[in-house]
Amino acid sequence: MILELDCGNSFIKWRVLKASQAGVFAEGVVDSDVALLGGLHSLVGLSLQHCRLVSVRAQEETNRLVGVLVAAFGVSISCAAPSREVAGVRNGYEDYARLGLDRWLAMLGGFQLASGACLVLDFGTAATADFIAANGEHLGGFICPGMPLMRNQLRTHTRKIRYDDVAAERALESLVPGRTTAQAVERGCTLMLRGFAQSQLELARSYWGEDFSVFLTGGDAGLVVDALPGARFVPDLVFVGLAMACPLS
Ligand SMILES: Nc1ncnc2c1ncn2[C@@H]1O[C@H](COP(=O)(O)OP(=O)(O)O)[C@@H](O)[C@H]1O
Ligand SMILES: CC(C)(COP(=O)(O)O)[C@@H](O)C(=O)NCCC(=O)O
Ligand SMILES: [K+]
Repeated sequence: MILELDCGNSFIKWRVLKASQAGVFAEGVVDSDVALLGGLHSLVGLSLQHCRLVSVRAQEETNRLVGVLVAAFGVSISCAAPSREVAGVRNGYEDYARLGLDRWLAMLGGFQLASGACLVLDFGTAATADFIAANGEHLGGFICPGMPLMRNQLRTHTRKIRYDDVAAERALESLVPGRTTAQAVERGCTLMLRGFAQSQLELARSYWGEDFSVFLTGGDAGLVVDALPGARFVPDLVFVGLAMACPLS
C-alpha cells in the first residue's frame, strides 16, 4: 500500500492506495501530525510499503512529520522537490525553487489531464491560479488570500465581526445580500473568490480563446464551482501530480 500526503498550510490531506494504479483504501483530512497518526493507526488491514509526500510547510516541520512516519511505519518516504521541468511542464518562476510545490504538482496533474493549455485554480488557505500553455510552458500565476485567511483577517482586525462555525455554514445557503454579519462576511468572501476565479478565466480566454481546460481543486473549490461552468472539479489534482513527480522505483 502507498501512503500519499499533501501537507498544506491548514490541513494534511492523506490517502492510502492499495497499490500504484489501484483504488483508494482509505483517505482523510486532518489538522495535525497526531491526528494523522491516529487516523492511520485506526485502519484495519493497513500495510504500507511506500509513502510520498508534498509539503508547503517549513522544512523542520516537514522533517518532523517524515521522522514520525518512518518511526511508526518503517516506510521509505519520497518527498516532492522543486524542478525546472517534469512531464513536459516547464516551471515559469524566475527562481523555480520558489514556486509552491502544491501549485507545481497541481499543474503537472492538470497538464496531463488536459493534454493542452490549462488554467489551474486551487482554493486552500491561499487561492492560487496558474497558467500552462499548450507547449507546457508555465506562464506564471497569482496568489491571494483564500477563504480561511479572508475570514480571519476580518475577525482579527475588527471589533464586531464575530460568529460561530454553524452560522458560517448556514450563511452559504444562498448568495443574496446578507442580513446578518455571518451572511454578509461569508457571502462577501465567497464572491471575492468567485471574482478572482472569473478574472483568471477572462485572462485565459485572452491568451487561448476557448481552447483550454480549467481545473478546480482545494478544500474550498466547492464555493466557486457553480460560477465556472465547464471547469473540471478535481479534488485530488495535487495527488495526480504527486504520483508523476514521485514515481515508485
Ligand atoms: N473535508 C474538509 N476538511 C477540511 N477542510 C475542508 C474540507 N472541506 C472544505 N474544507 C475547507 O477547505 C479549506 C482548506 O483547504 P485546503 O485545500 O485543505 O487548504 P491547505 O492546502 O492550505 O491546507 C478550509 O477553508 C476548510 O474549511
Ligand atoms: C501559495 C501557497 C501559500 C498556497 O498554499 P496553500 O493554500 O495550498 O496552503 C503555497 O503554494 C506557497 O507557499 N507557495 C510559495 C510561494 C509561491 O508559490 O510563490
Ligand atoms: K494546498
